Amino acid sequence: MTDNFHNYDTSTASNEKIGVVLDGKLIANDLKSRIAGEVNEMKKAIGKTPGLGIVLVGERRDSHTFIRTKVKACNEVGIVSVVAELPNNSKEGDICDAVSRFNDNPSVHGIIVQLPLPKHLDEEKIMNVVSVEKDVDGFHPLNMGNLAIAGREPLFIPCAPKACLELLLRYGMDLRGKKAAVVGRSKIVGLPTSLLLQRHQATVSLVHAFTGNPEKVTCQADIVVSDVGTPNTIRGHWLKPGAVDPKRSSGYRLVGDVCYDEAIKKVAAITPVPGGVGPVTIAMLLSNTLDSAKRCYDFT
Ligand SMILES: Nc1nc(=O)c2c([nH]1)NC[C@@H]1CN(c3ccc(C(=O)N[C@@H](CCC(=O)O)C(=O)O)cc3)C=[N+]21
Repeated sequence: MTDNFHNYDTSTASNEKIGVVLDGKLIANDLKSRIAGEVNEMKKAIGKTPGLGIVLVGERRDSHTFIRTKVKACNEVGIVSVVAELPNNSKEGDICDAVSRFNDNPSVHGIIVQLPLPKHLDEEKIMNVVSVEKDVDGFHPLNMGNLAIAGREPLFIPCAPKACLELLLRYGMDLRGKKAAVVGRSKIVGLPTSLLLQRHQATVSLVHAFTGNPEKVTCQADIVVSDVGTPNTIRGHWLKPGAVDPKRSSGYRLVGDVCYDEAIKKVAAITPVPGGVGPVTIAMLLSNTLDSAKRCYDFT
């Protein structure tokens, strides 16, 4: 594989360097047109349409916005989406019942439970109810466990980590032996990203709230993935000159974790917020849903 970053010239004065901006929007559009084509072929060949079931609990504005974006993306590629909306004060049993109905519904091939859930609910218990075969978020402990273990294949890999990997690979990054620092260990991004990168032969450090001097780890890394959720945490001096930084948004604000203005002068490549990892993450959800439907009907 070619490595576009090899041409990066570290001899120039650091404040004159401008990194490549990894265009997530472009890659997402490319993925979506491929998915739309495959969805169409499936319809023509076997008369089946991939379906996504979404469980949305409560009134959080950000969750409602994300779900609207996901539903819209489904429509764009011809995937059917069904949203089960439950009130904030729902009992654990109510959520589990909604998930079970999707489990039992043969026209639903993928299920996501939008996170975070209201505090009184046990997230892990609910994740456990999602059928492993329909777990397009990849958060089920079996899928997560298989991601961690070499030689095992998870049925689904979480969407944001897949998006980070896709961005790195599309831009010609060879991960073998590269040093990667993942900042944050959430179930949605940090933890599975660290697992996925080590599967691709990177040397991974997982930095978190109890890590002393995290910048000492990140400034040695060739790749930094940030999942901290606090804007501008990753400052310029946290980064090694010429590193790649597929950072992701804070999730709830449209501001990157990485201090963009400082970082772009230093890194070989960076993802913007918005328009970086976010749109590719959504495309990966569609891709996982299509894969699930293909597996369900043994359609290749
Ligand atoms: N079960 C579950 N699965 C998730 O995948 C999940 C979740 N819960 N809870 C919340 C986080 C957050 N997340 C994002 C996905 C896309 C963008 C995204 O596309 N952002 C756009 C901007 C969006 C806008 O303009 O509103 C961008 O970065 O360009 C952001 C955030 C998925 N999450």
